[in-house]
Amino acid sequence: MIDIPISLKYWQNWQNSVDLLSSYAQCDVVLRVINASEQYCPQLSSASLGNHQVLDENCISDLANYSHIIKWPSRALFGCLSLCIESEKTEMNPLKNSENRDVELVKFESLITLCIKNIELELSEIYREHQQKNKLERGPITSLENVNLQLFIDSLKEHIWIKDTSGRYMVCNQSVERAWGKTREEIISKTDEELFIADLASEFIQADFDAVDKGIQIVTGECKGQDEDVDKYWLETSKVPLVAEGGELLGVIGVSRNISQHKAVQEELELTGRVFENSVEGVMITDRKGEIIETYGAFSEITGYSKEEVVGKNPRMFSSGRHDNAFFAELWSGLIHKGKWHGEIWNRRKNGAVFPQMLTVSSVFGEDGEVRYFVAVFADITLQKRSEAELAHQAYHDPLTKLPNRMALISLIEQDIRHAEVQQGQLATVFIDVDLFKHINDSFGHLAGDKILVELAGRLTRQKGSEDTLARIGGDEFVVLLPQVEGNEELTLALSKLRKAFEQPFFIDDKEPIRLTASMGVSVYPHDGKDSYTLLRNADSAKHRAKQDGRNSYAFYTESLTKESIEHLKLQSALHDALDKQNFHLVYQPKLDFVTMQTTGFEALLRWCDPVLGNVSPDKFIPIAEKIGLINEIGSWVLKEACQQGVKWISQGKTFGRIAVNVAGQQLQRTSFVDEVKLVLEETGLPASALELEVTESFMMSDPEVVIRDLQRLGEMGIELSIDDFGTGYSSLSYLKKLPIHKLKLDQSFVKDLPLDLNNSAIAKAVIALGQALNLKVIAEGVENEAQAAFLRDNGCHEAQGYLYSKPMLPEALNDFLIDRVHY
Ligand SMILES: Nc1nc2c(ncn2[C@@H]2O[C@@H]3COP(=O)(O)O[C@H]4[C@@H](O)[C@H](n5cnc6c(=O)[nH]c(N)nc65)O[C@@H]4COP(=O)(O)O[C@H]3[C@H]2O)c(=O)[nH]1
Repeated sequence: MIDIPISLKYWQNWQNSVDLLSSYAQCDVVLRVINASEQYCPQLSSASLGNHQVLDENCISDLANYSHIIKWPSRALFGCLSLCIESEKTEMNPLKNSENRDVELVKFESLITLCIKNIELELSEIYREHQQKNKLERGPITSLENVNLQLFIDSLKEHIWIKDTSGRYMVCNQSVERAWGKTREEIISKTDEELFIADLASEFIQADFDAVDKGIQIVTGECKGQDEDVDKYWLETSKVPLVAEGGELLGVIGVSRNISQHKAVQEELELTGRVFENSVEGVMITDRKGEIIETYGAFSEITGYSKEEVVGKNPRMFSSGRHDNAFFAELWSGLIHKGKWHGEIWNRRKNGAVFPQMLTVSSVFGEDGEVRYFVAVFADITLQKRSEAELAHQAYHDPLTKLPNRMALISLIEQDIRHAEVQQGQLATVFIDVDLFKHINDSFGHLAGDKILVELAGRLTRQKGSEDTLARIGGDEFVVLLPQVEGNEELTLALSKLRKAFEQPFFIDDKEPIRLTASMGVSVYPHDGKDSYTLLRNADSAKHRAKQDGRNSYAFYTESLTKESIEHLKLQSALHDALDKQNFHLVYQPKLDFVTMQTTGFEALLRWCDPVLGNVSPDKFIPIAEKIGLINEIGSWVLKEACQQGVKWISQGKTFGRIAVNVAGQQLQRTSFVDEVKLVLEETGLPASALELEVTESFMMSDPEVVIRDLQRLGEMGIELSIDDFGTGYSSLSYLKKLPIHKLKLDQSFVKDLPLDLNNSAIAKAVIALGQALNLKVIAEGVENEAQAAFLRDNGCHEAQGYLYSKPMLPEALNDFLIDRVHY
């Protein structure tokens, strides 16, 4: 746009001319202006000036097709007058309707020409005024005597030339001569057609016209340099009309400069852009504040967000929440100190899915050394992670049974050893080897062998404890790792469960059932080894011993343990038979009132007399019965038996207070327990007022809320409830108050050595005081001598039970403690 302001005065003049034309021809006339300074442009006040239009620069080529073109004195286009003869006013349009239409048209044409001439004259005036003003403002032009135009342009690297209005070269500098490979004489006075091939020449000439039309400097385009001695380079040519002081065109000036470097950078940028765009990785660029400004490549594919959705936002929007502050602190520290961070990060897609990325963030620094941008390039590594996990699984698992393999087992043992070391606990490894498994493979083939191993793996998995690990470490060799073992008993129990895996026969297709047995070897940390290797080796050697002992058995690495364990096992299996074989019976121990020395009741105590093992103490077999799940069955038998005894005494006309039955924690845990007691009372006919249940303190406190609910129901039935072994657990006083109990049973360990043992005396006194405070009776168990009895009685204990009065006895031997009933 020619930057010469046109004052309002001129616009108004032109408007008048346009209006005149319009009313003469009765048609629309519009002055379209393309090339003038926007200062005072009618567009700004179009309401008052009316029919002017300022067109977009792009219309310049269209404008050239108009016949009524208006030009600046330099021949640059100013605009045109456009007429619309076909407009609404057609009826009155003399150009259309007049009989002398041709004459009218000629007249009108000359009017237009006049108008255009007038405008062009005024444009020359405007141009001159402007130049004058410019000259005044710029002051006198300096002229250097020794520096002429040729010298000046020869000193420049750019190619510089001037063509006159007929397109002949008037001036050129040395760079042009060098570049074109011609002397000045060969160039001056020549046209482009004479110097260049036709296509190139017409391109150059057209560009000259463009510069003239626009009246300003234009960039014509880029072309390859022609120097023969220089490698390929790029030139950018600018052209500007050379205008005399008066405004008339003198020619065109051309300047070409080498833009190879700029071009190379541009190409590089384009290439980078294309690489980014086609990248399978996502690219995200943020400014220094972390605001996203650009995305490329697979960004949208990976994140699910379009570029528009993220620009202007902070990358925090992708946060998965899986990383803590320390993670991001490290990322930023890497970016600030090293300019780069590379690593794995979990981010969130638009659909909410969290996924792993391999991310590289780089800082881009400006010339001032300050960070200007951050470029993040990331790849979705979900698939890679998955295959890594699969590989890791394969490396640590047996492909046939999918169980952990030797490598996994060793690392688990090491891990559990560290834990056991801290906890000062024990762990065990059980080596299981299928007896004569080779025969299966030899007789039925390896496929059948594999099938059995898979079946066995499933069975062993079902038999092992939930915290235990089963691994397959060789052909027919399995190992069970028990991470927490409290004692030999527990271990024996675990072994007998594992052996159950072999109880049922195995089937291969529909063939004959196959019976299998296994030899097992056990080693225990820390006793039999302090590392995984030693533990496994010793479990293996124990297994060999079991095999030598005739297979289908097990052995501990420490031989004494084997013996002990075998005894446990025998005890367990005998206990299973005891109920069926009627090897249990009850004995009763009287409880006496300390003041009256009258019998207040009997405690029923279970006795087990095994034909082989002899008498086994309840202290030994009750815990085992609890562990192997027999206690409920045994407890029900005791309850029924004791109630029947009570009914028998009643029917014999005896009074005995209440029969107290011990209830194990496991029994009370069953939801059906209260109903079961009710049923036994109904079936036997014992009144609830003749029954007492003793529950241990530790169980009462295990789940007080549930216990309270059940005990309440029992209490409501009329059954008395007492807390056994009181003082050995950790009773919460607040719960104790809420429990519907009637009696505290002071544990015999506190009665022992009374009154000499000061600690026990203090505890006994405290329990008695507590009972009194809570309105509960207190009974002391294990009273063996008069001194104990005197102490307890003197301190307010209500009842006593112990060898001093009677050992637990068969019912027939208790006549002395039964009172003949008058009325029950
Ligand atoms: N040293 C000494 N001991 C005395 C004295 N007076 C009584 N004893 C013993 O003290 C134990 C009291 O029973 P407990 O504390 O309920 O302790 C019982 C109870 O917890 C459990 N138990 C016995 N029978 C059953 C039963 O039928 N069911 C349940 N769940 N547990 C039972 O076995 C434990 C041991 O029972 P027992 O061997 O019969 O041992 C009985 C009894 O014989 C004495 O003056 N000196």
